[in-house]
Amino acid sequence: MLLATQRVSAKMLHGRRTKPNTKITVAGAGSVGLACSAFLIDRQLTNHLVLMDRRDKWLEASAVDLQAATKGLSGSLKVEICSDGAKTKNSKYVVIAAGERAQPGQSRLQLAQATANAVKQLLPKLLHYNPRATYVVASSPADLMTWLLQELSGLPKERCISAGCHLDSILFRYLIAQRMGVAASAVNGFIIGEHGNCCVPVWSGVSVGGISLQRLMPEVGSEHDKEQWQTVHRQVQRMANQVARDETYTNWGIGISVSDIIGAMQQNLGHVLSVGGNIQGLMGITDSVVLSLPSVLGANGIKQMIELPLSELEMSLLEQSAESLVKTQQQIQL
Ligand SMILES: NC(=O)c1ccc[n+]([C@@H]2O[C@H](COP(=O)([O-])OP(=O)(O)OC[C@H]3O[C@@H](n4cnc5c(N)ncnc54)[C@H](O)[C@@H]3O)[C@@H](O)[C@H]2O)c1
Repeated sequence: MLLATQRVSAKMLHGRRTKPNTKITVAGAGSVGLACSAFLIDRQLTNHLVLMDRRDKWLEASAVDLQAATKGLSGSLKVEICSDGAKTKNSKYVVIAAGERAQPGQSRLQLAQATANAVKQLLPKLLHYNPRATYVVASSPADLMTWLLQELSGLPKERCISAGCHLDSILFRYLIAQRMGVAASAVNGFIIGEHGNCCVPVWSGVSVGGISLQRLMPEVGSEHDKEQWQTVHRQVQRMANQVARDETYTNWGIGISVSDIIGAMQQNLGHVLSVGGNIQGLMGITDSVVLSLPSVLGANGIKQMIELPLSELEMSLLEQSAESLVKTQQQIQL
């Protein structure tokens, strides 16, 4: 009897009934790659994790550390490492987290080019061993890197996913909830567009406890808004920009975000998250560009990106998001 109770408790603790038989590769085992790995393991989303990086000694130590940290979890976990991609073969999901940290005085474009070079080096090996995987990109700028992945690989767009604005949307809902004095779960709403400066808060779609915020406060988020709700948007932008600041880094938020996305795909229940996919042909955008929209996630990636009925201002901000990304795409050397 006691044993049965213990088993139930263990299942409840980890929020799952069965252990997935899912091989996941994390390419780029720096602070972001390891944070993603830690959450994937802790949430029991994988039983076979492969870390891929160019730093051999670092990889070995990280794998030993992760394996040791999981000894208390039920079930078995296999952690492997490689630099040539061979051990990644037939992964269900591949997380791309390789990149360069911002150097003092480096422009956003220079940083984007440095990350693009890292992604370009990794891709042939990853694609050779994982042509059927679904790729989730964390490397910054994630939307641009996802576009690059799709351009260079020819993979179907539904299997090239940017971590995009999921984390921004979580923070958006949390900040609104704080101001309203309710739980974050009572708030529905999304940040869309580019993860970064050009992210777009969809005030017209925010609801709290089922009531449209704009119905309660018609000027919410606009420049005439006396309550200054735009500060919520600025706080979300500031968080996204932490990544690019000299000599600092963030990793836990993106780690949670990537594991949410993979967890949603694995559950295959139709979860809707604001992730980035190629939105050419949607929302009146004609360019090939990766931006976030609320998206229905299935086991193999994005099943549908939801076209939102935006206000005029929100639509023009989304167009600015697309223009800014297309401009950077044209400057990146493929
Ligand atoms: N999307 C987000 O919200 C978000 C948040 C934080 C960081 N990031 C981005 O994630 C990326 C990683 O950041 P980090 O803090 O983990 O950096 P880091 O320097 O700690 O780790 C980067 C890792 O990538 C590896 N790498 C680089 N080029 C490689 C190559 N060609 N082949 C194999 N491995 C290679 C490095 O060896 C290193 O281990 C950066 O682009 C960063 O800007 C994104």
